[in-house]
Amino acid sequence: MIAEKVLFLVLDGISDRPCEALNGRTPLMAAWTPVLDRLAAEGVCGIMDSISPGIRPGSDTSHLSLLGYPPQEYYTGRGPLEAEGTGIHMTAGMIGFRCNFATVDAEGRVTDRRAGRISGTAPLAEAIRENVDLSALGVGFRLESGAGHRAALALTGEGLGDKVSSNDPKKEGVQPLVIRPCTDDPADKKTADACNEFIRQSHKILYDHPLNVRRMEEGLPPANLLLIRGAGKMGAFPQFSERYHLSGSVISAATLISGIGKVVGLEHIPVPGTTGSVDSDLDAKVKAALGELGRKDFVLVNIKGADEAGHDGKGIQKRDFIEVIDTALEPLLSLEKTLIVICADHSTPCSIKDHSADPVPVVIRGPGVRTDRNTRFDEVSCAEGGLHRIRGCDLMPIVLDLINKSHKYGA
Ligand SMILES: O=C(O)[C@@H](CO)OP(=O)(O)O
Ligand SMILES: [Mg+2]
Repeated sequence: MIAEKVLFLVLDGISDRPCEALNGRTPLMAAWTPVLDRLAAEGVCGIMDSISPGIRPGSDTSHLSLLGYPPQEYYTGRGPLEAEGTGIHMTAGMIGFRCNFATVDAEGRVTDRRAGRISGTAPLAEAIRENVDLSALGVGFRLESGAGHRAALALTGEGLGDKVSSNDPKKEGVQPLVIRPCTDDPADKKTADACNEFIRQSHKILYDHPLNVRRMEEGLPPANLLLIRGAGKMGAFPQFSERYHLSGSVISAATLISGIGKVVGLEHIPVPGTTGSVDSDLDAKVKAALGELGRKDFVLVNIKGADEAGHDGKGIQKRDFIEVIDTALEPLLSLEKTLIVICADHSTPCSIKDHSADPVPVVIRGPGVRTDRNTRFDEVSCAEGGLHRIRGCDLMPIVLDLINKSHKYGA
């Protein structure tokens, strides 16, 4: 039997390093994961460098690589991808940015890059849209909230450049940076000026916003500043259907991933109750994925919560969420004609609270797959598997071969 469909499940940042809180095991090793382990036992396993050994991937570059769009060729910045995911359609000349709703203290120092992992920021984005005015600079803008503390900004107007820095200091306890043009091109200066003005005006609006006043009364960090990064124009992406002759959908609460899916031509399927966090309704997500497999050839699903736990340095929370994921994946065991690919996009070790270049585990299970002797889905066990060590860009060719859609190289 040959698989007809592909379920491509990315467990965002699930891979880790040994955690002190878990007696030197990784969260995946420490978690009780009978479903993932059974899939590993029934499939072929390996470890994978999303981009290449030693390169620390962002979720943007890693997902592009996994989908067979080498970031070295296709990546034009995180901003435009994140913007598409929030529903901002990036047309020529627009400059996209990823934003964080963040907290600064009375001295202007960043005290939380994620404003206490705030959610429900739509009213804040709306207040900014209504009150910020960049017309004196000849610039318009669009701003949309994403999952959690995330949002996307797009600047519109004539003569805007995308070679600008970020105000995100990437750490706490210091002042946000001033956004600067990275070249002498007046277009980049225009963008940098518009960004700094946008940040200044939006800070005032956020500072007094009732939602933030209420948060402070409740002892929660207010979302009183926007950190913006990842400037870029939209690149050109060959469509998935042309590249692979597969129809596809993307299911992800994280707007970066739905944005990447959209730009390569996957249909975004929103699922109520999914949050991109550890409180997401994973049963609903799995149900939606199974529904999409009835309509489409390829379904990309991203589950984000383990990455957040890694960024927060919470090993025990990460282990516990992995067990929640495992339970939710139970319906996958009865899929027969579907090739199931499960991997991470990168490691997010709790010990460094950021992405690392450590390779991630990968399993491919489905009809026709030659299995190996590995029976556990974790970073160390999968290294013993039959796929050995592959790169993210190897994954789609392997998938296409297994579903009999790859072309012979040679005559
Ligand atoms: O969006 C996220 O989850 C992370 C990493 O991609 O970004 P940040 O560190 O700004 O929260
Ligand atoms: Mg990621």
